[in-house]
Amino acid sequence: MGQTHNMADYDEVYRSFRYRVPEHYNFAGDVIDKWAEHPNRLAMWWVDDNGLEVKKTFRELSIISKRLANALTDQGVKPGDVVMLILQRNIEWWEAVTACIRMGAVVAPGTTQLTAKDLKFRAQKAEAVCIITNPEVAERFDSIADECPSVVSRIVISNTVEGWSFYDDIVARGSDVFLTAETSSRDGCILYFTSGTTGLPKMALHTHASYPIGHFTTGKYWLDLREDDLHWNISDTGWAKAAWSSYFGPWICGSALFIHHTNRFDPLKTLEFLSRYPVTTLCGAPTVYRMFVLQDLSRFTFPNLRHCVAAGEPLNPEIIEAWKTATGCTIRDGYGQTETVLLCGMFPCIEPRFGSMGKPSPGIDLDVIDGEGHVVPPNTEGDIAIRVAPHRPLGLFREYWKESERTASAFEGDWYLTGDRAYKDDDGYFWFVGRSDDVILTSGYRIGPFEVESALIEHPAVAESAVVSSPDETRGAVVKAFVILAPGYTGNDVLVKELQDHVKKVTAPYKYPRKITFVESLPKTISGKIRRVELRSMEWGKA
Ligand SMILES: Nc1ncnc2c1ncn2[C@@H]1O[C@H](COP(=O)(O)OP(=O)(O)OP(=O)(O)O)[C@@H](O)[C@H]1O
Repeated sequence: MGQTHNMADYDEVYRSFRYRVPEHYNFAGDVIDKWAEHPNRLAMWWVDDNGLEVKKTFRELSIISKRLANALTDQGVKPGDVVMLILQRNIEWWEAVTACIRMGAVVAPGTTQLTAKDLKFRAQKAEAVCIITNPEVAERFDSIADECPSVVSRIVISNTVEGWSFYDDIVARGSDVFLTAETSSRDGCILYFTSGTTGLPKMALHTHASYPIGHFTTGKYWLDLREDDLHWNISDTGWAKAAWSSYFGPWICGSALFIHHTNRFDPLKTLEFLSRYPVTTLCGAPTVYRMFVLQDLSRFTFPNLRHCVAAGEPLNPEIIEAWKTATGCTIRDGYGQTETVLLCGMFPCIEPRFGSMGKPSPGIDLDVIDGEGHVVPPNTEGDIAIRVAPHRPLGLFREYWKESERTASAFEGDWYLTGDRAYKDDDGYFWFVGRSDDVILTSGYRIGPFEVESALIEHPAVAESAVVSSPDETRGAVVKAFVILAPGYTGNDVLVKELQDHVKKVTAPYKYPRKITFVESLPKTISGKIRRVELRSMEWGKA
């Protein structure tokens, strides 16, 4: 109540917003070092499962990143070289990203869950020159190192490993005097592999401007951050969401990060930390909130929490409702891709509509179009696209690196195509329907899986579900739901019928799942997204 937001009037900001992009920009020099002018400004508050707590200021981060930039240079890393950064939420991750940016190397983060085969795929594809990782991944990497001759520098944190440089040693030896590279706003800065929800991961390359400046809107308007905030983003450092919400977004605004370093996500422990530490803003995947609301939330209070957001997957209205009842906070959805900054969001000043992704981000001309590139009328489903002519928006990636054909195929006429389907309502709110490939065609109808999944999860027996098409002799295809049951429920024919009736009641009856299978788990990407493609292939006998 009485909260003033960074964006007071959506229409006014959207209309007047313009980015100013300088010829040269370097986030380490232009942002981190500016905050570092204040000796005690907090950059991160880090805790681990063993009770260890570390607080780091921007000044400390600035100094260490200079030492590491010198050390990397000594190791033979040059501006433009790719540095694979495969860590958990270790403090070194933030230090290394800053060091790479400072020296003009291209940092390529990845999750520690990558297998030896994944590591080889990435090192080869990116022609990485250096890898910074932990001892477990170092061992995995050693098993394929011979096949990755481009990697000349190997650096390990936490413990020494034979044949690897030890991070602490090289940082201690590095000088803290380093001239920050004068990087062009068009140069490559950060390289992310996409989640691989639909196929093999793609390498999306961002410049020193597209993410580092483009995430201004993500941090200031959607995360609504200020200098006195303590922001917690519960996401693995290997995915673009970390750059959005654990690096550029918050640090543009001068907020401090809260970081919980842990081997596995435990909803109860996370809720306990959220209650114990003065976290003001929270960002998590919808899956995280889905797990939260299955806990007994009445056990906790969150005295400092003022703003919650989710992104990465569709956010079911049911979850927003349950979280709001428990905490008073409305989860504000945000939509975007590895390839982009926030494209649209339920910005805090907008009246929320549960189940909608909100309105386009300032600086992004986002719309819903038909197959010919024409904007479709409100309440008509189409492709979500970004207008790129006459102006290409800043927050869009430069390219799929080394894949010019693939890059070209993402653009059509004046548009960049996201590959997602949605409709806009009469007031310009976007409503997600599904990924283009996930939309189900049955008896002449088009059905988005998200709406059916959201209807299912409103039933108390359903913890999570995934909806895909399944072959049917008469109809060609029908809707099929894979359902994980909430504790205490047993799957049987009676429940199947009950769930079908429930969906018929809460959504248009033709959308109800004619087939339902109860499962213990759903196939997911390592980042936790449901891989409907796998279920669909299984159904259609292509697995
Ligand atoms: N708020 C949201 N609501 C619905 N879907 C979302 C939302 N945010 C992101 N998404 C989905 O996630 C996609 C972006 O995810 P990401 O860039 O991690 O790669 P991916 O598409 O999952 O993987 P790949 O491109 O490798 O198949 C979007 O295109 C959209 O389908």
